[in-house]
Amino acid sequence: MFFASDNASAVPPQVIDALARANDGYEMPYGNDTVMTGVRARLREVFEAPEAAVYLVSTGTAANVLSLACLCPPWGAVLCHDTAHVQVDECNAPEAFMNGGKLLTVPGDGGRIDPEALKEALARLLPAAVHNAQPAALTLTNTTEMGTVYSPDQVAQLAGLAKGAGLSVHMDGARFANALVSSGATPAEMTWKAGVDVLSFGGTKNGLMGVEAVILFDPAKAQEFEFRRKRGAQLFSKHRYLSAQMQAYLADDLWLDLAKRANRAAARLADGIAALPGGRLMHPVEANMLFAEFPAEGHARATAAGATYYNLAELAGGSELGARLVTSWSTSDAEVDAFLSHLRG
Ligand SMILES: Cc1ncc(COP(=O)(O)O)c(C=O)c1O
Ligand SMILES: C[C@H](O)[C@H](N)C(=O)O
Repeated sequence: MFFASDNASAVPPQVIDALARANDGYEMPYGNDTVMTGVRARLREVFEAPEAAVYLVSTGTAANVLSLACLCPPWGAVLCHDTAHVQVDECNAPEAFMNGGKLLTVPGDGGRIDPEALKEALARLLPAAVHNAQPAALTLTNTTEMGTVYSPDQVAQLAGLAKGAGLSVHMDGARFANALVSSGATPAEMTWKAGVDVLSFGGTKNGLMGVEAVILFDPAKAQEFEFRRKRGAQLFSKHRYLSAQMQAYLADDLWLDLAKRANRAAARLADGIAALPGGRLMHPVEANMLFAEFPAEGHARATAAGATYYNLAELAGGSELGARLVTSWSTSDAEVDAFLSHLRG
């Protein structure tokens, strides 16, 4: 019963097998491997973006901070949600990689930026005098840190406001696959067709061993990204092992199947908690992450039985009755049902 994070899951066997197959002979280093050529072509096909620049890095934080550094100068500002990972969980790495660029938070329910709040923030910040931080980009997380999902229309509404004010748009897609299968949209509809300029395309939370892609739909910043990736110590010499994982991830839509499994497990868990006496879902469950409250006795029984998850009192100074529960591609029905049985007592 492991619900602390999808970061904790094992790697799907298809990916391990792909690594073993890639582990043969010689391949040019530093992203010049033949496998990467195929990965780039595949991601351009998946996103219907034949000109996009595509790069692999090893963490979601790296994907985010290198992307934001390309979009925001040292005198700039990036607008993000109050709970955004770049704001809360990256130890000021965004500001460091932007060489002084700052994050400005915008509120909204359920982890999603509220359009009216964004309008107010832009009206307050623009036009920026020479004395002010210069708003340069908006970053949206999809799936959000609260487990909700922006629809393409919601992305387009926020991106339209940002673009109208001259800002670029980044999407933290550490859990992009989960958002996509939840929405039923196409990858292009969820990104560049809705105004997203750069996507952190997650693989790690959805099963990979530490591989994320950065997709620059307008390749104008490609060379800058390459320099920033090298300076950020994210250009892998034995790059073929990142490429092989991403290639397997994209083959036969494995990435979508893994996300569907995680989301189905979360829905099962959510239905069970909602039916509990004293059970409450704190946000809509739209992907593979739940924030829920249930009676203290349930917490005690589940924890005693070995369940692993974040109590909100630990995570965000919230209620001890609260929990963050994250499912992954490997979460089984039996695991969910066992957890629910302990909550029921
Ligand atoms: C929404 C979101 N973005 C980015 C990250 C950063 O990923 P990493 O921990 O691989 O740096 C995480 C981590 O889980 C995340 O939840
Ligand atoms: C919170 C932690 O940083 C990680 N992003 C996770 O979602 O588990």
